[in-house]
Amino acid sequence: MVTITPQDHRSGGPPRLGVVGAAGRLGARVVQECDRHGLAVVWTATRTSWPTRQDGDAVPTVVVDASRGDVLPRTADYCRSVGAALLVCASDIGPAQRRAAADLSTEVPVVLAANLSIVNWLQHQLVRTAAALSARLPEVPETSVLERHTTAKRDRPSATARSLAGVWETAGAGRTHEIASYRAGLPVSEHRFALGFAHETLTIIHDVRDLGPAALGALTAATWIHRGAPRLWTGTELFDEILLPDSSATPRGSASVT
Ligand SMILES: NC(=O)C1=CN([C@@H]2O[C@H](COP(=O)(O)OP(=O)(O)OC[C@H]3O[C@@H](n4cnc5c(N)ncnc54)[C@H](OP(=O)(O)O)[C@@H]3O)[C@@H](O)[C@H]2O)C=CC1
Ligand SMILES: O=C(O)C1=N[C@H](C(=O)O)C[C@H](O)C1
Repeated sequence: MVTITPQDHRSGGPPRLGVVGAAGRLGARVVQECDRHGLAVVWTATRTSWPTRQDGDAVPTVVVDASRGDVLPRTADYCRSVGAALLVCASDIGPAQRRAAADLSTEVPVVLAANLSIVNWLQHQLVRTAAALSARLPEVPETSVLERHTTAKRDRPSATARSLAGVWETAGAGRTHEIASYRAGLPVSEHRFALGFAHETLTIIHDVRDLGPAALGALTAATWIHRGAPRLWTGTELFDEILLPDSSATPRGSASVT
């Protein structure tokens, strides 16, 4: 079993974190989780405060951007100026932001993480497996995604819903028929991936009630990419690397999130 706890798996000292959007729901939770795990947060940025001092231990080795998509180019410039890796949490990432992330990833590791919960990674694996097996079934299922978030969420459909549909399509199982969203109810989110057959439906549901799992996933991803080689990752690819021992030749330590 792989135990997951945020810890450094490379030489060169522990990570020093920067957090953009540190006053927001996810950003504040990431800072709190760092405190709980003894990880240093040496730099934080909010809409009204973006410190530019850059010396010694006050310089982060990895920045977690938990703000919003249109902030990403500024965060990327900051990461470039200090040589920090970047973990992007925001869900409203468009082509311009993707380009900024891709450009930066030629210099440092960059992760575009639609959903940082490890259990959501498991949901992606289940959808991928269902897609791979669907060609062997007597009928091809018609798939759909229903996602719910609180009224505070600005964008729709969620990045996770689009990513689940992407996994189905990339596996060659066809297009997802519809992605539907609604905004109501308790924190945090539900993602229902449904496979509809003629007289039955199989639904793979991920129901999340707290931002703790996402914050913990952020710490795990951040500690993993800290001082890594330049590369652009999706969150799913990074968790594949951490959790599936045979998926690549990269040596790994005990990846950690407890
Ligand atoms: N990948 C994942 O697992 C998860 C991703 N998310 C995504 O993360 C993002 C943030 O979500 P959430 O925390 O709920 O949203 P919030 O609105 O609570 O937090 C965003 C924060 O970023 C701040 N901000 C805005 N502009 C800037 C700027 N230029 N510089 C620094 N900070 C800035 C906002 O300030 P102000 O309020 O003043 O605008 C706010 O404090 C969303 O895109 C959400 O979908 C959320 C949860 C999990
Ligand atoms: O609360 C949010 O906002 C979240 N957004 C992400 C998304 O758009 O997929 C991940 C998670 O659903 C929480």
